[in-house]
Amino acid sequence: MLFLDSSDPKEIKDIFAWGVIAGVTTNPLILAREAGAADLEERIRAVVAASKGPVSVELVSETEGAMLEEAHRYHAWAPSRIVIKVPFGEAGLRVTHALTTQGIETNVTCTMSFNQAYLAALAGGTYVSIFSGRVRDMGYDVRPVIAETRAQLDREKLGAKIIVGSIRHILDVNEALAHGAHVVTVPPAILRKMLHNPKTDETIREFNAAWASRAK
Ligand SMILES: O=C[C@H](O)COP(=O)(O)O
Repeated sequence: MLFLDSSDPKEIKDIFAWGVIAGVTTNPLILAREAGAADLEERIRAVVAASKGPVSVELVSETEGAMLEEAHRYHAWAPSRIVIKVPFGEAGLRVTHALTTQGIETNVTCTMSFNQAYLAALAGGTYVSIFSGRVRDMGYDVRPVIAETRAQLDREKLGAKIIVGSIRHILDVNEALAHGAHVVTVPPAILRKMLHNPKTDETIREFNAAWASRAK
């Protein structure tokens, strides 16, 4: 399954019309780049209106109380759609556990290892985000991280779904899915690259040219 890693309502609306995307993920870096000084609530409401399915909005507070207050504020903007993206850590696990008990969906984010992803799933995370590109930036292979996490979720029948993010190349998508990701969240530019294959373009041109020049 694919989500779109974007906070650009126009891009989101355009790509959702392809019928291939099941949700949206944002993070503070994406929002700072794409929305800048725009009002966060207005922007997230526009993202919700432009899409279908879960929309992840990430917490920027760093203490448990402030994180919970921030989470409730975001959740109220669209209770049936907004998933609270919780940065991994001790406070993050407490917040995830508390929100889960309150029936609020979470996406525990910034996990780079099996151990972290497993703890996030045990805490009750609805989703656990593993960062493909950033794990590779450290010189590690992300494929066993995804595969071992998926195997453990299945063995213990934990409800968490793995989202693989930090996608930098088309091949990251193939590998994440092949190693057990439930969802890959793809930036619009990479998704557009997935459309193209020169042999496809050549074949369509050949077919259309044959049809146009057929004997009449
Ligand atoms: O929030 C999740 C993003 O997919 C992270 O992507 P990035 O490593 O390219 O910033």
